[in-house]
Amino acid sequence: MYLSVIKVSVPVAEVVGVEEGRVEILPRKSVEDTDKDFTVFYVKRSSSGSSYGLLWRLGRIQFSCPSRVLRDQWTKHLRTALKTHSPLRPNRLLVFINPFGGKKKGRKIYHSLVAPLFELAGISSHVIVTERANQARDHLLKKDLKGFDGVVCVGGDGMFSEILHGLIGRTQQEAGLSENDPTVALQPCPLHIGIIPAGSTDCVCYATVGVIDPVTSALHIIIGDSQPLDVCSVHQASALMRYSVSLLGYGFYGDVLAESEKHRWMGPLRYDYSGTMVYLSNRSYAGIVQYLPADPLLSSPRDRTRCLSGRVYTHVEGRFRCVSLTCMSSSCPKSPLGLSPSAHLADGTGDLILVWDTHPLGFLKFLYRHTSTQDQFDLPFVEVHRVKAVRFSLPSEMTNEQKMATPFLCGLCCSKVPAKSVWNCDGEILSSTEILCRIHGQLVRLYARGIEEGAAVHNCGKENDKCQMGCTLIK
Ligand SMILES: CCCCCCCCCCCCC/C=C/[C@@H](O)[C@H](COP(=O)(O)O)NC(=O)CCCCCCCCCCCCCCC
Ligand SMILES: Nc1ncnc2c1ncn2[C@@H]1O[C@H](COP(=O)(O)OP(=O)(O)O)[C@@H](O)[C@H]1O
Ligand SMILES: [Ca+2]
Repeated sequence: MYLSVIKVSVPVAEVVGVEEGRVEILPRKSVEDTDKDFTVFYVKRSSSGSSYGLLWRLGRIQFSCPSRVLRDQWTKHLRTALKTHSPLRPNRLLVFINPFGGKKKGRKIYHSLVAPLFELAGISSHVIVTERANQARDHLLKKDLKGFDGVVCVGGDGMFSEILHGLIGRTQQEAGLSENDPTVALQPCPLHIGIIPAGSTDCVCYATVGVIDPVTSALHIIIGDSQPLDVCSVHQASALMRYSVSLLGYGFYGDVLAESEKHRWMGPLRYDYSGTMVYLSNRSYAGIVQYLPADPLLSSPRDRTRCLSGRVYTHVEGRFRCVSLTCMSSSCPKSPLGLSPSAHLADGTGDLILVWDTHPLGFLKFLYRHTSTQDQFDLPFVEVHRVKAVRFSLPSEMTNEQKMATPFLCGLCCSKVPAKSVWNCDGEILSSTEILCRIHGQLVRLYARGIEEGAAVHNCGKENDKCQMGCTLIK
């Protein structure tokens, strides 16, 4: 169903709201209440310039009817059409704002750019500005969530991760499932998650919307877009450690995170500074990686190791610059195509990237290729595998003392190289090195729609054909 006005054609699914009178909301709400007019607000697209997704803005069209009765019929029918066409449009949202994320602008971003749009769309929201880390997670685990259609996260990937843990945990509690058991099929979360980007990396937002823009994200929430997302559960022995959606990285990315924690005051720049320091410290680490390929045809009947589901793990061992696992492309402004450009958001698999030890210039080439469209996997020391599960362990010849020791980093000044690194799990350091990871297909749903086709080429091979699994598009 389309609403056609001279040259503008708007799908009803993209109408934001309908108001009586001649209404403006930006810069301030003003209503000229003439009784034959009404105003329709809708999603207007514009090119985002540097990013590869499309920016969404609030469009506005005013209509004049011959009579008030006709005007009232129009507004009534349009409002009904919005509900029937988009059943996932939220009525009530629970909003968490991290006031300290990114450049510390979360509160301002929400109140000046997002709240007026929610109000216009008739969405009521309960807003909580967090006072401590993990408050949002604990709230979602314990408090009454009745009446909410979705949860909005105003912050970065760390804040998103809190919400993810709260919602997944709550859903499993209510379903009577154990999150600790890596063989359990977890229950998908009933509430949608919306992300208003206000963090440092904002990778989950970038990879699912295509731009880092609070207004675009707010409009995706309002019209009830729905994008499922794979989630990786990370276990140690038989206990759940954390969930991950973007980057689970050992070696380089673990060291960068550990180093960056000391420089939080730098804000988002801390990652560039720490990245440079860690790159210059030129480290590699010994490890054993076992993985379960996503395609069962790739496994061999003569392999020795058996996985949780009876299928076979592939075993590799050696020294690595980094070992990374990502459930999606993990594109972000630093790396517009991401860690694994053709990974799918919701296909139930992850991409395992193994970067073997190499000379410093080779590793720099690998890193640098993340910033362009050059293939970072087309290097002799890099392997990538599409997987369902991964196990990481330390070689048995490492002494127990080496295995237990906490790795420490001090940039360039220290000559003592630690024997092991740490795992970076979506921006959190894991307390254990030996882990088992499993990908759960479509465990959560976001208010997003993947990257939209613009003048775009599909990077999983097809041109101008939207992939049902939500992969990314490149120009
Ligand atoms: C030479 C240029 C190299 C650019 C390499 C870019 C690789 C970027 C891959 C980024 C993947 C991001 C995955 C997302 C992770 C986030 O969950 C997570 C948490 O985010 P939050 O703080 O917003 O909550 N973010 C992170 O863990 C940050 C990882 C960032 C790594 C960036 C490293 C920059 C490296 C610069 C190296 C420069 C070497 C120069 C040598 C002369
Ligand atoms: N009120 C708060 N005080 C301190 N930390 C918080 C608060 N609210 C959330 N956090 C934590 O801050 C961390 C970083 O938040 P995030 O919004 O991802 O910003 P950034 O992208 O800059 O790291 C998250 O791990 C989250 O748990
Ligand atoms: Ca995936």
